[in-house]
Amino acid sequence: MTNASAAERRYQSGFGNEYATEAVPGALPQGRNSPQRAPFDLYPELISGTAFTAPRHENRRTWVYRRQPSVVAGRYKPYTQLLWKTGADREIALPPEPMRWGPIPLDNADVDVIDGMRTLAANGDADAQAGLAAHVYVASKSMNRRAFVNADGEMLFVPQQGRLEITTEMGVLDVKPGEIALLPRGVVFKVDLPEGLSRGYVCENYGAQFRLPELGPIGSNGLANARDFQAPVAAYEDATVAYELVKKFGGRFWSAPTKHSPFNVVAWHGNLSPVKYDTAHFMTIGSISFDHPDPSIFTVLTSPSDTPGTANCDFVIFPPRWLVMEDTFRPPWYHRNLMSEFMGLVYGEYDAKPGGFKPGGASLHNCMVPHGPDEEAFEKASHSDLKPQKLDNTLAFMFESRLRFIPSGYAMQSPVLDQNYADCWAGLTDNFKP
Ligand SMILES: O=C(O)Cc1cc(O)ccc1O
Ligand SMILES: [Fe+2]
Repeated sequence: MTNASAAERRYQSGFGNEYATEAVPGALPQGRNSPQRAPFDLYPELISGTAFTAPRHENRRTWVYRRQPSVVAGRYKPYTQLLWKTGADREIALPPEPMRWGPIPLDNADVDVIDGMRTLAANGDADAQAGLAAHVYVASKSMNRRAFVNADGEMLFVPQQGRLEITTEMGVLDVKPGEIALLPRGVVFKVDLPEGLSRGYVCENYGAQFRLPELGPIGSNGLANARDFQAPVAAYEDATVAYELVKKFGGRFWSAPTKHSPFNVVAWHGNLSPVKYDTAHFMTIGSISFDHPDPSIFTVLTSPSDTPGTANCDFVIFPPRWLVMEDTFRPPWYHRNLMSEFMGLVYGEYDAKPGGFKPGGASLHNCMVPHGPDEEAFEKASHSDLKPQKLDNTLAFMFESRLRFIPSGYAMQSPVLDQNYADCWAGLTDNFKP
């Protein structure tokens, strides 16, 4: 049931709606969630992504109707994944400086996405349900008969190279670079790689679930529109296929054998679902007069903290767009912020660092660490003719957090850590001419 090609794949439209889907007509109970005997003798199972008593507008749960309940599995044994870290590592002495990494090398990729995940930076604490980790995966193998479930957070995939075929309990998502996929905490999935060697970024969010940002004076349309998110339709496999189920739970990894496929959901309804989104559908807003606006106008999804307006994580993109501002230094200004910024580049060039920031690389500008355009960007933007200019063929993004990101040991020791990053600003001389 899951072997449709990417072009044939069907989806349901919307973000956080009450989706309803059945792979076999009549499999969804009507008028109640848990009848004495469900249609076709399926097992009803509830997956709640928020506390039962979360406010209605935040409450997320889904009913799945499956061939066997999830509790039917083998015993878990410890599993080794040494490069996937959880929460802030207090042992790392983090210099209060800008940091940058070249493209994460595509070697040691003879693994699947789970074994190929490596943490670049993390903050907060999964048990405190606060913070996030920024990972990069480098992999060339499909997971095939391995499935994964993360109890520590939801996972936002930002593929940079190679398509992903993500099979989940709720159905299948095909995701290509330029698109993103958001997989809820606790929902079982596997990632197959139809194009082989692949690389991408992942935000593992331990905090409140990502949602669409408020639009304020922008109004009722714009930025990421809810209808452009796509949830899967129900799809189930042959029940007799054995799987290895790998689980991340409190920062540790575990593995259990299962005699049946975890992808055995014949029908489901509810508002907790994996979704994908094509960033080409982002309705980008910018200044049509003067000045460089705050990048919050590029927020696709936000995970709020308990301080209003001060996110646990904002997922922000820098998509292709027009620059038309008059008498304005058009790239980002020089700045230092309360919020900490982890950036990645899916393709093209980023206007503040035209040569220096490479697709598949990363940068980190933590709380109150000064940064801004490099010398090349400053020179160009200070002297260029300010005709309307299209920034095309570019997609950078930012995981922005109220909590400081601590790079992992892997990232601190990586040969692609740029030891000379600060040199890109060294030529910004004193030009004061009173
Ligand atoms: O530092 C960066 O490149 C990200 C960023 C972009 C922008 O347009 C304004 C502020 C900001 O932090
Ligand atoms: Fe910044």
